[in-house]
Amino acid sequence: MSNDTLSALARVLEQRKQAAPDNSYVASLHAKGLNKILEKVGEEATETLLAAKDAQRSGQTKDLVYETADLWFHSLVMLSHLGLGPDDILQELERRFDLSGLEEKASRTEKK
Ligand SMILES: N=c1c2ncn([C@@H]3O[C@H](COP(=O)(O)OP(=O)(O)OP(=O)(O)O)[C@@H](O)[C@H]3O)c2ncn1[C@@H]1O[C@H](COP(=O)(O)O)[C@@H](O)[C@H]1O
Repeated sequence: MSNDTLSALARVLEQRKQAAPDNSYVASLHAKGLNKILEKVGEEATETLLAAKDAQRSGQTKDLVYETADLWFHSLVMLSHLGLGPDDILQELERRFDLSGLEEKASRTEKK
């Protein structure tokens, strides 16, 4: 999933906050509230780790990809419910990546 796909999905998720719960799965989650969304995140996390163990046993990764997509999706709904989006998480990952990049550079310079 590229950053573009994440951004496009996040825009749809924002629109669904105003949609009728009968016509939209995401709107129905918002209407049920944070506890229901967290229940789904927990369910999908469990299904993802079971799929990871199965993938290790069988070498088949299709179910793991499917369950991880469900987990990412429900995590995005949780973030959206709380006024956050994928950019907030990507920024944090980029900050860590920049920090580790700088540390790597510093240790390479020290060795010279
Ligand atoms: N990416 C997804 C997506 N991934 C998973 N799901 C739904 O997440 C649910 C997965 O949970 P389960 O397998 O536990 O299914 P369930 O038994 O129906 O769920 P519960 O009754 O327990 O809540 C299913 O209903 C899937 O359809 C998704 N529903 C929507 N999207 C995206 O969100 C957008 C908005 O969706 P709507 O709000 O439905 O228009 C869509 O255009 C899609 O791009």
